[in-house]
Amino acid sequence: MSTIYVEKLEIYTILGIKQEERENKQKLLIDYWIETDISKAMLSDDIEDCVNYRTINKEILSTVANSSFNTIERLLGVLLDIIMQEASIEKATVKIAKPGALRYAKNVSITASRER
Ligand SMILES: Nc1nc2c(c(=O)[nH]1)N=C([C@H](O)[C@H](O)COP(=O)(O)OP(=O)(O)OP(=O)(O)O)CN2
Repeated sequence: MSTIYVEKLEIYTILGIKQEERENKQKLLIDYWIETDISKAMLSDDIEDCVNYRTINKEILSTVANSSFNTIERLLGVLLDIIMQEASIEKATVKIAKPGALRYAKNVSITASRER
């Protein structure tokens, strides 16, 4: 098994329970890890044999940008659903960070995984 890692995807959206967070978009930093068997792609050099991270990334970008959930947990569930739609993915992990959302903290994040 190999890992595709997309690091610190920066997206502005509505996410949170506070009045201010319902009214103003805030920056999220999203990391995700995709575990998949790349042995065929390592021989074929054919994108059709790969998990195309470009396709998944575009769906994540548009879903997050157009969402307005209350909790990080709900958004994690939606993003794991998107990634696990691809049958060749064995496991996915997503981390969502809200820098500056928690008073006196530099960052707050939650990480969740789903396995087939
Ligand atoms: N498990 C979760 N807990 C909280 C979430 C969440 O998504 N999952 N979200 C929030 C708020 O939306 C926000 O991120 C933090 O708000 P708050 O706790 O009010 O943070 P402050 O530091 O600004 O608190 P003050 O009391 O206003 O100082 C909360 N929890």
